Amino acid sequence: MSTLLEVSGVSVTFDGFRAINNLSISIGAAELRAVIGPNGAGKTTFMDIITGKTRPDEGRVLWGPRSISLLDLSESQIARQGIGRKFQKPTVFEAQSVRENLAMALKNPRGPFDVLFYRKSRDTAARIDEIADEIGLTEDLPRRAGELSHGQKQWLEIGMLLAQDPQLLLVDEPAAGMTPAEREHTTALLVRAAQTRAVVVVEHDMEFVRRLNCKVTVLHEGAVLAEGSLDHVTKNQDVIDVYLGR
Ligand SMILES: Nc1ncnc2c1ncn2[C@@H]1O[C@H](COP(=O)(O)OP(=O)(O)OP(=O)(O)O)[C@@H](O)[C@H]1O
Repeated sequence: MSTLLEVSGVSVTFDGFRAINNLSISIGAAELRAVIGPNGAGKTTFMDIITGKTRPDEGRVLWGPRSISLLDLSESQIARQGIGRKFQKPTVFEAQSVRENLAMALKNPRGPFDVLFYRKSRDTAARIDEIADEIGLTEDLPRRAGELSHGQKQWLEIGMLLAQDPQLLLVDEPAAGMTPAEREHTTALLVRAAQTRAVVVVEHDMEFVRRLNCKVTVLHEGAVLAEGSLDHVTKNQDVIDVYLGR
């Protein structure tokens, strides 16, 4: 699998505290990866480094086939490279319909090439239908986003990110606050999305991670403690000790 993102030897210090400590993680071009770890392990900071919100003191963050350094780019330039981020709390336009939300996301081209090849409105309508189908909200297209359930709002927001056609989607705790049925739908959605792009999911819920059935990276004290299948990492004695607080 070709590498899309290469984080190597990255460290971040906040007021003398080393939140990220010589961290190296590599993500493939069409890969689903779960990142787990106890509170304060550095999961959010890891995502902040990729999106340019936090700048590391050392290390490299290389992106794409030409190994562009993301550390030289601004947050908006990084977003335009095709990196989308879904925060925990859904932020959809509640007063607008699901269709309007998706249309707005499609109208917001992320790069110069999107402007050059700007799609006609007929194509936009077809694309909205495609995304609605992908996120399971076809029936809900005319509804106001504010009327959706918590889970549906999360899917809509994922759909709005997919509308930007990201190559890497970072998703923070997608299962939080969802019903079991909503979790199942979310699993399917993320697995499908990762067939054509990289998806990195930060998640606390082990059952959810198990269903994602993907490679897992365990972070602890800002570094990788273990990596592999969920079964592999949960058998690792260091991981057991960290989770049991020994
Ligand atoms: N801006 C900041 N200033 C000072 N310390 C920070 C800052 N951001 C994060 N930290 C510290 O860095 C460490 C890593 O934090 P981070 O939020 O990345 O962990 P996390 O794995 O996402 O935790 P959680 O699961 O609780 O969200 C923590 O000890 C946190 O207190």
